[in-house]
Amino acid sequence: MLAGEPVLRIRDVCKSYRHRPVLRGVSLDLRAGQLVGLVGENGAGKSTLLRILVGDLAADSGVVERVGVLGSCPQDAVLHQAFSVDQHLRFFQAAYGLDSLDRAFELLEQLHFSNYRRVRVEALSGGTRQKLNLVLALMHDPQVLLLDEPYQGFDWETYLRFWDLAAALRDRGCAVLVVSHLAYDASRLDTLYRLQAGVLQETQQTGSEVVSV
Ligand SMILES: Nc1ncnc2c1ncn2[C@@H]1O[C@H](COP(=O)(O)OP(=O)(O)OP(=O)(O)O)[C@@H](O)[C@H]1O
Repeated sequence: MLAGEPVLRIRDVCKSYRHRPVLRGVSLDLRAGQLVGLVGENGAGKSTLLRILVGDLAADSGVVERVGVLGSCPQDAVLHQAFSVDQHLRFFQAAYGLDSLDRAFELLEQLHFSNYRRVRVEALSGGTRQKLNLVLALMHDPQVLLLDEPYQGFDWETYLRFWDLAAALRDRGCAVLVVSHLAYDASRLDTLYRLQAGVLQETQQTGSEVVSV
């Protein structure tokens, strides 16, 4: 995938729940090698938009075009309590059809939780579960990555490692969309959008500000 090539194109996406409009014409281009943030208040429609982008929910109207392999990290971890970290990796290896788990192990190292490989999910802390959730979304080297509140539960060091990882993914040519209702360290992003009243607006960035919603 060439840097700058559009990998996700969203045009005029609308969605209502029981006649109550949540998305009123959302348009966005996401390009290879771009790290984009999307903020919005609780209930603004961020998860609704992500579910439409992943293909989990149908839009009422509009167009979503995607090129390349998708990776998605949903807000609620899709983990089984009784399975260990290693068992999750092997399950997803089979689901993704991967020859090896080399990339997954590299990601475990980057997020500093290789020593939890044999631990069952039920014994992991919330932040460590979120790390596993993230590795499962990344281990097949997606070209488009959609992350819903990816750093919830992370301590400060892990939060910083997350952004290092996001920057490294961008440098590999991945298009990364990070969605949150929390403040962003906007200077880490190429572009920051705000979802408000059902439409996306680009937020002006001024250096290293932290943007809150
Ligand atoms: N299945 C559903 N049926 C009816 N209303 C829904 C449904 N799912 C979401 N909503 C409503 O749509 C609006 C947008 O919800 P959504 O979860 O997309 O917001 P969000 O921006 O992700 O919020 P949060 O930051 O709290 O996660 C909310 O008012 C929510 O109550």
